[in-house]
Amino acid sequence: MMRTRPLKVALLGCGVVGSEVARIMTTTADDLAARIGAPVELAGIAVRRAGRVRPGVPEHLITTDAEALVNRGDIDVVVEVVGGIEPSKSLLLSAFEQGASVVSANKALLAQDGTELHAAAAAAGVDLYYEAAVAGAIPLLRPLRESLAGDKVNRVLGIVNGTTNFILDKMDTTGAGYSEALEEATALGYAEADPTADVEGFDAAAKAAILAGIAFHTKVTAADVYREGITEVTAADIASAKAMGCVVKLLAICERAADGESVTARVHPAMIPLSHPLASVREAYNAVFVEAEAAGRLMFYGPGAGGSPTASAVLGDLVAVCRNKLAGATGPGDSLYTRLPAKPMDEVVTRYHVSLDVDDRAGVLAQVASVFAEHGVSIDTVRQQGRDGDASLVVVTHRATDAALSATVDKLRALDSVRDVASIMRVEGE
Ligand SMILES: NC(=O)c1ccc[n+]([C@@H]2O[C@H](COP(=O)([O-])OP(=O)(O)OC[C@H]3O[C@@H](n4cnc5c(N)ncnc54)[C@H](O)[C@@H]3O)[C@@H](O)[C@H]2O)c1
Ligand SMILES: N[C@@H](CCO)C(=O)O
Ligand code: NA
Repeated sequence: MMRTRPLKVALLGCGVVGSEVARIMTTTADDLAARIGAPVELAGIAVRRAGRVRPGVPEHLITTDAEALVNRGDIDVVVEVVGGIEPSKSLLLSAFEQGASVVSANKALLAQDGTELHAAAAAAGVDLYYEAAVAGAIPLLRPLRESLAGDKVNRVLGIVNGTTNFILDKMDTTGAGYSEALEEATALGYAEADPTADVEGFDAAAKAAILAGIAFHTKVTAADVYREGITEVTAADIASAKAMGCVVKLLAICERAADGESVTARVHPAMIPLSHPLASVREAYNAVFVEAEAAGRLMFYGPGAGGSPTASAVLGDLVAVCRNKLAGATGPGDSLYTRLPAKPMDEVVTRYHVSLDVDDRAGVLAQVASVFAEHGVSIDTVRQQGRDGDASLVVVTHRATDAALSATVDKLRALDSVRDVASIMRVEGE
């Protein structure tokens, strides 16, 4: 039977995502009510600046006082699509104190203070859902937390930032420049308010922390995630990847150590073979592989950014927390029972593509090869191209630890015959 008293929703933020949430809530109100078992009413929309034209957004609901909206006493659910740490964190804590459940798209906040926020939600007996925070529209956190709750996840690997995938894809396929591609991604609503979060890998690192925490049932924060962005990726790297039958992607990789005693989470550009399914992930699409002991390899794919895809995930969470409210229940919260520590990057083992500018003379190749050998880093292939007076040397290694590779590169830099270490990139997915 349908409850007639509506569930009241406070929407915090009405930008790229918030305006789409408001639009879908308004245009699909009857369907949402039928699915939930009660009408949902948009009770207020908090923004930073009033007076802007927001097509399709009811003007009378707009306020610049988010705190007053959250604390007005009759809010059942707070939807936070503001972003950033403050005032979002304080607003969420106020929502819990008021007995409201929260739906958020804020990966930066969840990756930094997720444990504290989950504890506050649990103490208040309400929900904290954030499917939109990782991989936009793709159902990923709920499958990990609920569908795979009976399995053991060992690895999560994927493309989780739409903006950087869009930029790398444009650079690779159309030869577009970096700035031009970034401008286009921003205009399409994919980039964060400050796109540094995207291009320097902070956004993907926050998502990796959230994924690792849920996948391995342990606390992982953004500070535990090794992070490199795409700002140092050059056209030469992309060309070198092509020559090897590879493509450059920004990857998030979360792994349980072979001994099961620790986890690692890292975000960095990597070369992956064209035959790998992630190589064909184009534009702002995201794709994530989850490797679980019983299930095997699962792949989640879809739009990872943009107003309407992200709003889809927010609305899905809104329906879920409303249903829980009506049932007088809460969904699954944080699960941190394994308490596995996050291991530093030094111990991660992978393959490397090292590009060097060297003197073009007898003995240099042998000298370079011996530095790799000294550090126990085995070479897979070497490609050399002579130029006027110097040569470009591209070395691809077998699997080695990050520590061994770093020591190798330090020693190479000190050689007179090595003029420059032009780039170092990991090779994944083989
Ligand atoms: N855009 C995407 O593709 C996407 C995808 C997934 C998740 N997200 C996340 O969703 C959130 C919102 O992203 P967006 O792209 O819509 O950002 P946006 O910058 O377009 O919108 C932010 C909104 O928050 C409002 N705001 C800012 N400070 C405020 C304050 N103090 N009080 C009230 N309102 C305030 C702004 O007025 C604006 O309406 C972020 O956490 C982002 O990481 C975005
Ligand atoms: N800026 C983010 C939004 C989606 O979380 C991205 O480009 O993936
Ligand atoms: Na998602």
